[in-house]
Amino acid sequence: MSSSTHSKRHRVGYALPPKKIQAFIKPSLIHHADQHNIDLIPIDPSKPLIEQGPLDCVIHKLYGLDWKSQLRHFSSLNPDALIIDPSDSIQRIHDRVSMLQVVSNLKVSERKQVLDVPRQLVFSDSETMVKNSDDLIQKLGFPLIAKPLMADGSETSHKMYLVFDREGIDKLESRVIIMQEFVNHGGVIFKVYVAGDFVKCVKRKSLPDIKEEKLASLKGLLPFSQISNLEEKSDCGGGEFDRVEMPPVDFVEEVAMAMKEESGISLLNFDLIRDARDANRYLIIDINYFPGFEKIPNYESVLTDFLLNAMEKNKSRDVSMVRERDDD
Ligand SMILES: O=P(O)(O)O[C@@H]1[C@@H](OP(=O)(O)O)[C@H](OP(=O)(O)O)[C@H](O)[C@H](OP(=O)(O)O)[C@H]1OP(=O)(O)O
Ligand SMILES: Nc1ncnc2c1ncn2[C@@H]1O[C@H](COP(=O)(O)OP(=O)(O)O)[C@@H](O)[C@H]1O
Ligand SMILES: [Mg+2]
Ligand SMILES: [Mg+2]
Repeated sequence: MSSSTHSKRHRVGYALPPKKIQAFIKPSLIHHADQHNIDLIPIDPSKPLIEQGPLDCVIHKLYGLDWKSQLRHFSSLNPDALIIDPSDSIQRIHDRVSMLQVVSNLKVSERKQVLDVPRQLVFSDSETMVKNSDDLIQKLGFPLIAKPLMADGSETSHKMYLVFDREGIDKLESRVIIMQEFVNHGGVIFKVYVAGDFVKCVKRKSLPDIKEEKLASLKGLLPFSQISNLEEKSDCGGGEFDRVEMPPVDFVEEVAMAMKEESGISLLNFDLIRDARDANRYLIIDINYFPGFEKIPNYESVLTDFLLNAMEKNKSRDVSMVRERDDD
């Protein structure tokens, strides 16, 4: 990185919900960023963004048409400012159908590990789902996971159900319209955090496997929410969780870079599971925009380096665009 990048102060505005500011904009982050010539500046979303500059970069996790048009207006007046990340790209991973299409489009080299997505069906409403339940059961079987379409951070976007039988389908509330096959994966998910070129994979508790013998005794529905954020249980003292092998680093890194490329998003994490029946088969079940990076050790320097690199790249892109125009 050129020394000029470090000598100039960078103004990075952040537009985040209060809860996220509390968790993410910690004094330690403000301090570390400051030491590396970054001023982190709060953006007030109730005031026009164009009046809150000048800004070299905006990081954001706010949604809605008003915020989108604020960003568009700001960008048109400040074409050199970097917006992390583009609203249209975020929108694509907010819908659990287009989210998995991103995964299906990933280009990963031929290798021992195979990347897949769970089979899923989407219905316009619960009435249509019930009407088509024979087809649904025939295609996906039980157990099923019922998810809401939107993964946009709204209150209900994490509220899901395990569905064990036809009665369960009949009882579902109408907001959950995605039906996904439940893939046994040993009760562990791998969360892969990506911030630009930084990749970190961690283990988290997940839903336990549901063996066929057990399924017969399970009836109806079981609601659940944000399983991987629950306190780690003692796992019967056996340390089984700790012994679960991590996926190969080169595989994870390749998938992460492909994900960044395909989604057009530089701040994300995704949930990876390993098929309990095939140790080389991995499935991505979820992609999250700008997740809780503060859970990563040393996140202050990870995010500061990310911002410096992103602004440096953005600056050289501007220079090469000027050169292209000059050449015309
Ligand atoms: O708050 P946290 O640390 O639990 O982070 C949430 C993420 O947890 P993770 O980092 O993956 O463990 C969480 O990931 P999951 O969907 O739980 O896999 C979401 O990204 C959540 O954002 P939103 O509610 O969907 O807008 C994230 O919430 P926000 O931090 O954006 O409020
Ligand atoms: N197809 C699946 N098979 C098995 N478990 C799943 C599947 N989809 C989700 N899960 C479990 O449910 C949890 C929540 O689902 P996820 O799609 O990640 O939603 P959220 O956006 O609320 O994190 C996952 O962390 C995992 O434990
Ligand atoms: Mg998840
Ligand atoms: Mg999610």
